[in-house]
Amino acid sequence: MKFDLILLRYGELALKGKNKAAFEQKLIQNIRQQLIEFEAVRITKEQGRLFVELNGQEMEPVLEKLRDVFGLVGFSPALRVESKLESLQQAALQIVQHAPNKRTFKVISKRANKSFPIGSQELNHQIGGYVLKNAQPIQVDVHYPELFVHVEVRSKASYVYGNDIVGLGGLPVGSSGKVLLLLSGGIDSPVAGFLALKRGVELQAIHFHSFPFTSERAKQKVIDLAQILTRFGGSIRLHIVPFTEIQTEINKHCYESYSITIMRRIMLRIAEEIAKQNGALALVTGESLGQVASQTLESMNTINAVTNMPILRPVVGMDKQEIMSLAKQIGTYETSILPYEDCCTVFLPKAPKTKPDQETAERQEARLEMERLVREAVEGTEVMVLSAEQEDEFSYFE
Ligand SMILES: Nc1ncnc2c1ncn2[C@@H]1O[C@H](COP(=O)(O)OP(=O)(O)OP(=O)(O)O)[C@@H](O)[C@H]1O
Repeated sequence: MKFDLILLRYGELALKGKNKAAFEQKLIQNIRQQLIEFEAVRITKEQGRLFVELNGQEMEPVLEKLRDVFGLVGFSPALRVESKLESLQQAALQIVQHAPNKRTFKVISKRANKSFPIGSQELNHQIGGYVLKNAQPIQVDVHYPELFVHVEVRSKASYVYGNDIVGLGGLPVGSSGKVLLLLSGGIDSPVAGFLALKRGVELQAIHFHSFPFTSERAKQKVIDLAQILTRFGGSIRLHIVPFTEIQTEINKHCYESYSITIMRRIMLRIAEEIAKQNGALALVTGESLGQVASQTLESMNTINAVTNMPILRPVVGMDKQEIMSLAKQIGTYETSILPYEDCCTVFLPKAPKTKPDQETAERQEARLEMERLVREAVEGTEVMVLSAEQEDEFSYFE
């Protein structure tokens, strides 16, 4: 059996008016982008329903791509048939035969076209009866069926489909504005980026790199992580900030116990500047509460004090196990655990202050040429644009 189309389902319930139109438009645009390699495939809209028309294209690779689209709650391979009882019966039988491991089923008919002569209850019986007679041993279970056979009778044509494949949910990327993700080479920040994308933001990323204290491989690891995230986000601008001088200066002039606090404060100043230059309205980090010294509430207060920009921390409510398991699902884990050091680990103080206060941080920072250091780091930032359909060698520097 060859399916004709894939019926798409999105969380339209919470959306109204103008929002709904913009949401749909963005979703269609993102799906088109995701399916760009399949030349025959078309996306169509009919009576408020979105479909992927396969036009002869093999379905499995298309389904694989749809699994990575935010905004899709679910999708179902479907058959489009004439609105005639025999055609509906045959299509339902095909759906059942295509799901060989299912032991029970239930037909759910909907009659959007009220001029169709058979009511939905009667249609359920007639189609269910036909399937029972013609399919391999399978039974009806109206309460907990393993397979739902949906039949939608519409005026132009009817649609018959089985169980939903669960999608990523969330909002279409690009429907909620732009943010800048502070991307380290660790496990948490790529997951934070994924969760930010889930809320519909367009993602840019920034990484602080301290060559030669941190290696080129550490930088490549971050590029690879950003590249993995493009699977869900289309294209990602990655800003790589030269951070060596700043770290050296902090080491030379500031209390060792405050070095992480001050380093983070400077990262935020630079990130805010780059965010503003790029039209991003919030920063995103992989911070969570209480994991490490820099993530106590006191520490967050002292670090945050340098910016008014909202900082989103999508993994704050998750514990490490949950973050790791999501990292595995989205494919960043294996890259994150590669052993190349991050600038934070290289300069890790023996006893970082767990409750740093703002006054001390400011006094320490007064020993640095803050304005120059920030300006030069911003000016020296390297930008890469990574996109989903390109492999690494095609990404380019600006
Ligand atoms: N070199 C860096 N470049 C960009 N952002 C960074 C860098 N180092 C840390 N960050 C940001 O600061 C956050 C907290 O870093 P930290 O090392 O304390 O925590 P973490 O829980 O180990 O996070 P991760 O696993 O993402 O590294 C990171 O999640 C990331 O958002």
